[in-house]
Amino acid sequence: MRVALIQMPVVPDKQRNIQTALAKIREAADNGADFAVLPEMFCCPYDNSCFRPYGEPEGGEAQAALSALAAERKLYLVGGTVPELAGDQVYNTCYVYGPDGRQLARHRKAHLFDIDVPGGQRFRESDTFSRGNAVTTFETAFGTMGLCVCFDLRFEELARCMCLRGAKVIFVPAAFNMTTGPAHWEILFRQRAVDNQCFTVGVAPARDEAASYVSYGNSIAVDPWGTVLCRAGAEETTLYADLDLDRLAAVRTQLPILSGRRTDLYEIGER
Ligand SMILES: O=C(O)CCC(=O)C(=O)O
Repeated sequence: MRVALIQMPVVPDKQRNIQTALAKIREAADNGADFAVLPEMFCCPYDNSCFRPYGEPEGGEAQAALSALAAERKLYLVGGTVPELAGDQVYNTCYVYGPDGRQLARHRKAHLFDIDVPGGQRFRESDTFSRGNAVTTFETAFGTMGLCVCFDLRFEELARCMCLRGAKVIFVPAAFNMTTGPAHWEILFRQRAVDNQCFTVGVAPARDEAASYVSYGNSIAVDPWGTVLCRAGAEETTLYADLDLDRLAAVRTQLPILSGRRTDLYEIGER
């Protein structure tokens, strides 16, 4: 299963971003990708002042363009995220399309990114966004896949829920920053992969030092053993990861973690 990780630049012009994404997805299809993955907020600057004006309702122009291209090039498309306008609410939403262009999944970011690191990154997504309320998995010809958005990956229970539903790969459109990226990005992708003995794939925008929020970049794919299969730097690039899905069963047999859980001893939930 070949996955294209499209680490694209995001500029203030929404149309230009959509055209960039389409061109890079076409190139990925030409290079044999079964899945193409875009970054979080691929057509909108990551800034609270932009989310509503760049937003669109379900089926909006960015989504229509992605769905049509998935059908034209017959690949799975994990369409980064867009600000989704739904009544008065705005969500940070990822749509996934199948090779016939049909929408296979919609994940509204469930954990909002509200952080304040003194001397480092501050951001309050909850100033604009509402939270999604679902664990998201979807079915493909390659099996069940999992989906979450950026900060969601920090919550191990969410990844565990996806994998207990059978997710082989967790796709994560994301945009870490220059405070938490160097500290936690790779660890989190490796940690979730090792915990759940699954693949993890994270795709971020290319770094723009002039942006109000500076993306760490470093798009990454990790296998169920925790090995980094590929990792970008800050630059605009498309990486290709060839995922050998048989590795899941092999690693799970060699190291019986999921099957060895003592669910009789622990219970997840508030006391
Ligand atoms: O978890 C982090 O450190 C970064 C998260 C983030 O940038 C986001 O959720 O958009």
